[in-house]
Amino acid sequence: MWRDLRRVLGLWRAHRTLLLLGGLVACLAALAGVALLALAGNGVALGLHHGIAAAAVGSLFLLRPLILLRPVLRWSERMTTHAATFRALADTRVWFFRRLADRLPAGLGLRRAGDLLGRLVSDVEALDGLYLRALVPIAAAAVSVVAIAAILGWTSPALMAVVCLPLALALLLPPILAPVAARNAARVAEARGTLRAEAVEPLLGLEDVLSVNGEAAAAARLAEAGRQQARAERRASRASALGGAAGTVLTQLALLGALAWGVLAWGTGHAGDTAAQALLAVPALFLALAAAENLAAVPRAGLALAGAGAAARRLLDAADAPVPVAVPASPAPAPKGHAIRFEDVRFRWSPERPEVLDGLTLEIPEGARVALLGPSGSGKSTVAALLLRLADPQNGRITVGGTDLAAMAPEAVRTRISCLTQDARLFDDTVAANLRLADPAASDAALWQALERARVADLVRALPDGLDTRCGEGGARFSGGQARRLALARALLSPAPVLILDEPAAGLDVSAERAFLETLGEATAGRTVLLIAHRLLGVERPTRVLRMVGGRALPATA
Ligand SMILES: Nc1ncnc2c1ncn2[C@@H]1O[C@H](COP(=O)(O)OP(=O)(O)OP(=O)(O)O)[C@@H](O)[C@H]1O
Repeated sequence: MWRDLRRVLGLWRAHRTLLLLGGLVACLAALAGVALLALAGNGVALGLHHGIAAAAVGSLFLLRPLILLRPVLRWSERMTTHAATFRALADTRVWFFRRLADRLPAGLGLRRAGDLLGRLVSDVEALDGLYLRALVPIAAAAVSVVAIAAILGWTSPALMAVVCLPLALALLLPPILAPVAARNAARVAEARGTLRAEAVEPLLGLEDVLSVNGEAAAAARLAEAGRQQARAERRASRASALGGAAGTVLTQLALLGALAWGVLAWGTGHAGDTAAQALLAVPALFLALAAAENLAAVPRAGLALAGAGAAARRLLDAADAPVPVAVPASPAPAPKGHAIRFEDVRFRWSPERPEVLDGLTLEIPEGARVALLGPSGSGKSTVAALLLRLADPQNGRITVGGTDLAAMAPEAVRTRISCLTQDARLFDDTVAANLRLADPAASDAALWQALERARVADLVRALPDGLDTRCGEGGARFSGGQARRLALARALLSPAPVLILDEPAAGLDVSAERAFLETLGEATAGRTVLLIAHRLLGVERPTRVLRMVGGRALPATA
């Protein structure tokens, strides 16, 4: 847990000044509280001993500026610590997103979308506990205990020991509670992830769930996940309540210690000395009250530490997954041409999965339109995935313009090779924003040109907000054929000279499929095209037709 939390703090290095400033202001606010109650206690003791005038001249006079300063410090603490946390968490979210993007290019694999969403949102948020609810309150409490010890030690070391010993024990609660709390927090985080996955997945595939009357089963799984989460939360709050109670007992022991010390001093002191000694207990009582306020958050800090530790583990667990493709330390210079060659490529998705490509050799000259056919599962999309460098072959090599893809950065590969699939997704954003994914700097004129080439410009022109019309979740505003054309327009905006079309018209009715393929033929003229399909309709005009058989690409006539 500690190592994970140290790594998280390392991620926040860029904000260390603000984070330290927040901690410093919190400590000053805690010290102001101690000073306020020390002066108040001293004033009361002076008043009791020498009369109200002495109290007013002595301590009570100094109280006024402190009374004004304290809320200002508390306000500044809030503002600084929260600003620091929000910035640190925003960075963590982007860092985690990038790590996922590097590790999941070939899809989620065995991970669940809802669970990853949970890690990206809830677990990152839980990290705020590390700073806001653990480090800052512990630092403020520790500083105030040291100040109280210094004040009391100056007047009476015995009184200091009686008051500060329970306070020091209260400060040890976070590391004592953290290991138990860490186990509880890990269970809670796991249960929340499962609950989120059980809620998100049926909603993402709601049509399929409803079409087989699966909502009752999905709801039952959701309810069970909810029960598991409640159980984990109950266990964690029991531990939290115990920690809180232990903290309260210890701060009250400090209070009782000061009181007992005063009573004993009164009972056992000698003549004139007695009252002065006993009155020392008054500021000590006030200081114990100040400590109670500053230490109130400390038991919960142990739980916050544990919660942040569990969240950090879940984040790092996903973020440290091995990268599927190695990025070369010094990438090869950009290739001049873009002819593609597969040379005796062997590939399986993981060691335990069967081989998909078994010595594939394939050439796609510049400007060619190669159709790659084959039954389901024969490895056609795997060829596309390797070309996009979503995965690397175990044997053999793939070159573009004579340069091995393995020597190129994945982003450099994707500026040369782009892909349009049957699953090409429109995001719930404007038409323009969806298109600009392929070229963020594209002008409106370039967008319209791409839309014209994809034969969907008239449709967009007729929309109430034109390019600014929102597409809806998954492009729900458009029919399948329209969405496919918008996705084609996006692919056309990419400057990549090589375009992979992976069953781009699958799922459309026969006439829409034919019309779309005709559009594709015209729109992709001048580019090198690899068309992946189960069959040809006769409108594709390929220069070469190959068929995947046993992990190899053979001429279609063979
Ligand atoms: N991202 C992936 N992770 C793990 N295995 C995968 C992945 N993509 C494909 N596979 C596996 O590789 C094998 C070949 O699948 P692939 O999608 O390449 O075939 P295909 O010919 O394109 O099939 P279809 O025509 O049905 O799309 C299958 O066993 C599939 O389960």
